[in-house]
Amino acid sequence: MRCVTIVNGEWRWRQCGNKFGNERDDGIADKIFTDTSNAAFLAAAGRMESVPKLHGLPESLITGRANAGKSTLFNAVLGRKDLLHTSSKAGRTRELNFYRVGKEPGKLVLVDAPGYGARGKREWGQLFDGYLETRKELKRVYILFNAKHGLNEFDRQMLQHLSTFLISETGTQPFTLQSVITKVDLVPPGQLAKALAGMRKEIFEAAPLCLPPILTSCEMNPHFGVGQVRENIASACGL
Ligand SMILES: Nc1nc2c(ncn2[C@@H]2O[C@H](COP(=O)(O)OP(=O)(O)OP(=O)(O)O)[C@@H](O)[C@H]2O)c(=O)[nH]1
Ligand SMILES: [Mg+2]
Repeated sequence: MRCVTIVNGEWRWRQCGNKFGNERDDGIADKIFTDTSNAAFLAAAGRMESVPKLHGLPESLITGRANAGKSTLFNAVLGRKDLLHTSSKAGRTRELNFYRVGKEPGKLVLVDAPGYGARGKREWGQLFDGYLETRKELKRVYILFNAKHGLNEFDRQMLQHLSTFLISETGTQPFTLQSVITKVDLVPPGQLAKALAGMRKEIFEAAPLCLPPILTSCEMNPHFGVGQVRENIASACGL
C-alpha cells in the first residue's frame, strides 16, 4: 500500500502496510474485510419502522455528497466490485442500505446513506436524523469529500448538522465523526498539499469534533488508503 508522507514540506508517496493494504498488521481487519464471501446485503429501510433489528452488531454509516465516491470506496473496503448499489440503480436513493461484514452472524454492519447535495437540508430527511438520534449500535459516521471538488455549502451544512449529534445532553459521545477525502488521484501532485490543507481547515471550521481526513483513491493501483479505512472501521467498532 502507498501512504502519504511529508518530506521537506512536500507530499511524497511511500510504501507501507501489509499485502492487503492495511496499516496495522495484526490481521484483524484482513480477517473481517478481505474474504469477499464475508459481506452481504441485509436490508433497505425507507422509514424508521423498517430499520432492521440486527442483534446489537456495531454499525458505521457512510454519507457524502452525491458522486463523492461512497459506493466505490466501500466496495473496495469489502474487496467487492458492486455489492453497494450505485446511484444509477433507481429506487434505492432515499433508503438506508444495511450490509453485514464478517462471517455470519457478522462482526459489524455498514450502512450506506443516500448522497446529498441537490435540495439542501430537507432531503436528509426524518429517516437520516431518526437513525442518528436513536440507533444505539451506531459507532461512527464516515463523511466523504471529493478531493477534486473540495467542500461546498451542502457539505458544510451537513458537517454542522452532524456536529449537533456528537455530544449528548449528558456529555457523552453517542458516535464519532470521521472525514474521508476521496479521489486524491484527480488532484495533480503539485497541488495536493494546498488542496488538502484547505479541505482539512474547512472540515475543522465546520465540525471541530470531526476526526481529520483519511486520504483515499480507488483509481490508483493498488488502491490508496483503503486499508486505513478498514482499520479505522474495525477500531471504531471495537474489534
Ligand atoms: N478518479 C477516481 N474516480 C472515482 C474514485 N472513486 C469513485 N470514482 C468515480 O466516481 C463516480 C461516482 O462514484 P460512486 O461510488 O458511485 O459515488 P457515490 O458517492 O456512491 O454516488 P451516489 O450514490 O450517487 O451518492 C464513479 O464514476 C466512480 O468510478 C476514485 O478514487 N478516483
Ligand atoms: Mg452510491
